[in-house]
Formats: sequence, structure tokens, C-alpha cells
Amino acid sequence: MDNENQNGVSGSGCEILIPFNERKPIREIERNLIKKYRKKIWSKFIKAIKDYELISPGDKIGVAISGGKDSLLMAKLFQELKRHGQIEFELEFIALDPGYHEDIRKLLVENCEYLEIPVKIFDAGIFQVADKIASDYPCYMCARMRRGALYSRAQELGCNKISLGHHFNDVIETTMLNVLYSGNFKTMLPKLKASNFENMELIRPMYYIEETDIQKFIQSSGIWPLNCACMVAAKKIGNKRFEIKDLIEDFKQNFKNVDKSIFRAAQNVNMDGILGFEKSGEKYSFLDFYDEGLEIPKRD
Ligand SMILES: Nc1ncnc2c1ncn2[C@@H]1O[C@H](COP(=O)(O)OP(=O)(O)OP(=O)(O)O)[C@@H](O)[C@H]1O
Repeated sequence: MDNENQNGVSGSGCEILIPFNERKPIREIERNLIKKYRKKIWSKFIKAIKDYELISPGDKIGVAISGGKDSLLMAKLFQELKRHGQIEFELEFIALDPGYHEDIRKLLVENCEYLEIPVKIFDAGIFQVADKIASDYPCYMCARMRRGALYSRAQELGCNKISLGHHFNDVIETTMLNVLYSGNFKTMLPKLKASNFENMELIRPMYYIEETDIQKFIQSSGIWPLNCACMVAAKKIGNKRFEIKDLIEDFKQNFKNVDKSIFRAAQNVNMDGILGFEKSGEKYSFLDFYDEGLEIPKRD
């Protein structure tokens, strides 16, 4: 077990994002975000917020920070929006320490300090528990526990929303994972209401932003983000998400804009061309609607 960490849970980490250059001054990083990366990052962030009505005046948003490239960028985007935008809202930056190696935690703290992200770090021994109770497939358990812990912390801090750093590629990979492995059509939504926490919503404002642009931004800023700091799952199970990522890359060689098509498929489900669907836990067949029977409400 050459990858054991102090806590005795394994993991070898994943690919490392190496900066292109020295760390740029913070003011330059912030300027680049709304100038150089306006089209690829900033405008897409704003568009998702508008299209999906992710922020309302008076919101207090808990920005979930793992210390990885996506959530560090998300934190900076929110700060810029607060600075330049017209909507009044408040921010809290929340990181859970699931049991990171001390060097990893140091990197998280250091990056947040440099980027002027006033993060609050909470200890939550998630890695140990996930490894113990779900050692074969710890990711699912870990994500569920993390979500619950995040909601509670956010609620304690008076937040009504929690924002996650999922991006365009996470969305299409989820869609493909469901089609290819679960035999259902279900994507990752840009917002949803928390089922066990009253008045709490989850939002994903990086919904339209492509991962390659996030990588470029982070690398050209000279930041070393946490690269998959998980000590439980990394390389332990064949990570299906990585396989799907590769598969979509392969598709792209032969099908133009295949990634955009996968994304759009979830916006254009044709209810007259499907065999069945599930709504609020109930299953329906097209036969239920074939003669007259159940009606899908018509839009005015
Ligand atoms: N330990 C954590 N503390 C707080 N938020 C977290 C933590 N881990 C994950 N998140 C939130 O959940 C999102 C998705 O988590 P996931 O593990 O899939 O990360 P990711 O896709 O590698 O993103 P990132 O680059 O931000 O780590 C993150 O972007 C972040 O907003």
C-alpha cells in the first residue's frame, strides 16, 4: 500500500494541473477574469445565473470551496459579481476538511489567502467514514455526506443557497454516465431544492463553463490547485467518470460539437418520442397517455 496516508486510507491522486508561469498578482488575476476570459468564463457565468434565475436579491450564498480549480474560480467569479453586479447578495465561503493530508490543507489555506477568499474551514471526518462504511464505492457515500455537511454548515451561517463548482463537462458526463451505465436519461440540474433542509437551494452557476477554459485560467494565473485530494477513492475503483471523459473526447474527433449536442439533448427531450418517464418518484409509460388518460398540463 504505497499510497497510504496518515489515516490509513488509500489513494494516489489524479492528474496534476501544472501552472504555465509564476503566480500572477491577484489584481491581474481578477482583471483577466472579466477581460481576457470574458467570453469563455465571465459571460457564461452571468448567462447561467440569468437563464436559470440562480440569484435573487437578499440571497446569502454559501460558496462551497474544495480548493480545486473549479471552486477557486467560482469564488473569484462571485466576488467579481458582487463588486460589479447589480444584485444585492451576501457570500460565505465554506470548505469542509474531510480528512485532508496536512500538506493539502495547507495548500488550500495558502491559495485562499493569496486569492483573497475569506474561507471558513470546518472539520468533517468524511474520508474515514466513507472508507469504512462503503469501501468499494466510497464516492457516492462521500458525496452524500459532504452534501449534508455542507447544507448544515451553510444553514448555521444563515445561507439560503449553496453553490457548487460543477461545470459544463460535469453536466454532459453525468448525462452520458446515466445513459450508458444506468439506462436512464437524467442530467445534472443548474439548481434544485434541498430535500432535507428547509429553505435551502443548491445552485451551479458554472453550468455553461467548459473545463478546458477553467484549466487555462488557473494555469495561466500560476495557481497550484488541489488536484483531486481524495484519499479514499482515487484509483481504487475504475473511475467511470474518467472513462466517460475519454469517451466524449474520442467522440469529438468524429462528431462536430458532440459535447454541445449531449448538453442540448437535455433541453429538448421530446415527450412524444419516449417510452416512459419518471416524475416525482412515479413511473409513467407512454401508454398512459396513448388514448386519452393522463394529461401533461398544457402551457398557456
Ligand atoms: N471538501 C469540500 N468542501 C466544500 N465544498 C466541496 C468540497 N468538495 C467538493 N465541494 C464542492 O462540490 C463541487 C464538486 O465537487 P467535486 O469533488 O466533484 O469537485 P471537482 O469537480 O473536482 O471541483 P473542484 O475543482 O472545485 O474540486 C466542488 O466544485 C465544490 O463546490
